[in-house]
Amino acid sequence: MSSRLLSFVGRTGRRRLMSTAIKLTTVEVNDKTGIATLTMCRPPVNGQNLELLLDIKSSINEIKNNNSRGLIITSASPKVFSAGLDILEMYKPDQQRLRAVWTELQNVWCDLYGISVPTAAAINGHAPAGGCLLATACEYRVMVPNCIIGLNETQLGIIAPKWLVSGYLNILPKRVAERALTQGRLFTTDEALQEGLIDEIANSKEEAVDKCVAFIGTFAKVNPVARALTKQQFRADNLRQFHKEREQDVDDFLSLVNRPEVQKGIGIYLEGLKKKANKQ
Ligand SMILES: CC/C=C\C/C=C\C/C=C\CC/C=C/CC(=O)SCCNC(=O)CCNC(=O)[C@H](O)C(C)(C)COP(=O)(O)OP(=O)(O)OC[C@H]1O[C@@H](n2cnc3c(N)ncnc32)[C@H](O)[C@@H]1OP(=O)(O)O
Repeated sequence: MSSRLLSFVGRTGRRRLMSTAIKLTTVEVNDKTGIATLTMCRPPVNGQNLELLLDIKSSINEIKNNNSRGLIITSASPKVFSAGLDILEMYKPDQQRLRAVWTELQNVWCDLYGISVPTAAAINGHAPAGGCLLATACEYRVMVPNCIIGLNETQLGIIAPKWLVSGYLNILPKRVAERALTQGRLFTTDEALQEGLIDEIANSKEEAVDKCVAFIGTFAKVNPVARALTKQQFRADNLRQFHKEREQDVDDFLSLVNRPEVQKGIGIYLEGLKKKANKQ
C-alpha cells in the first residue's frame, strides 16, 4: 500500500494535507465462478516498486485465504501488463529499500509460483523481465496481439538468477530457454505462441480473462487437494532450491546493482527510456 498526500480546503478555509493509503492492486472475486482476479494498477507501466510488490503479495495472500477457486493476474494499464522492476528503485538506491525491493520480488514470485489454486495470466500488454516473471509463475498464459514478452536481462548486461528463470524452464524446452536467455530475447505475441511461452492469443483483455476462466474451469471436476499436491510435486524442487539460495541472492543483487559501472548503465538505460517516451 502506498500513501499519498491529498490536499483539501477545510471548513476554516485552511488547506489541509491528509495522508491516504492507496492500494496498487485490486482483487475481485466472481460470485458465480469463485475465481479471483488480481489487477495491478500502477500507471503507466506497472513498474514493480516496493509498494506494488507489497500489494501484489498481500493480494495473493488474500486470495489464498478467501477460498477462491483460482487466481487470474492482469493489469489495469491499457498497453502494458508490467514493465518489470521499477528501474528507479535500482538507480542511486537507498540500500535498505533496495534490499526490501528484491526480497519482496522474491516473495511475490514464490507466493504466486507456489499457490495451490489454479493460476492464469491475462497478459493484456507488454510483459518484459519482471512482467514475464509474473506470467511464467502462473500455470496458463493468454496474451493480446502485438506485444512483447520475455526475460531480456542479458540485453541489459545483467544475469537473471536461477529462480527467476525457473518459470521459463517449466514452460519452454531447455534448448529454447537457453537460447532465449542468452540472447535476452523478447518474443512477440505470435512468436511466444509458436514457442509455447504463452498458451493462447486473445483479441482483448476481456477475451483474455474469459480464456483464463475457461482454463481454470477445466479443473472443476478434479479433486482440489489432489490437484494442489500434484502441482506442488512439480514445483517443489525449484522452491526448495530458491529457499536455500534466497539470502545469498539478495546479497548478490545488491552488490551487482551497487557497482559503479552498473549504476552508469542503469542511468543510460533510464535516459533511453525517457527519450523514447518523449518521442512518442
Ligand atoms: C535496467 C536494469 C539494469 C541493471 C540492473 C542491474 C542489476 C540487477 C540484477 C539483477 C536483476 C535481474 C532482474 C531484473 C528484473 C527486471 O524486471 S529489470 C526491468 C527491465 N524492464 C525493462 O527493461 C522494460 C523497460 N520498458 C519498456 O521496454 C517499455 O516501457 C514497455 C515495452 C514496457 C512499454 O512501452 P510503452 O508503452 O511505449 O511505454 P514507454 O516506454 O513510453 O514508458 C512509459 C513510461 O514508463 C517508464 N518506464 C518504462 N519501463 C519502466 C521500468 N521498468 N521502470 C521504471 N520506469 C519505466 C518510461 O521511462 C516512461 O516514463 P516517462 O513517461 O518518460 O516518465
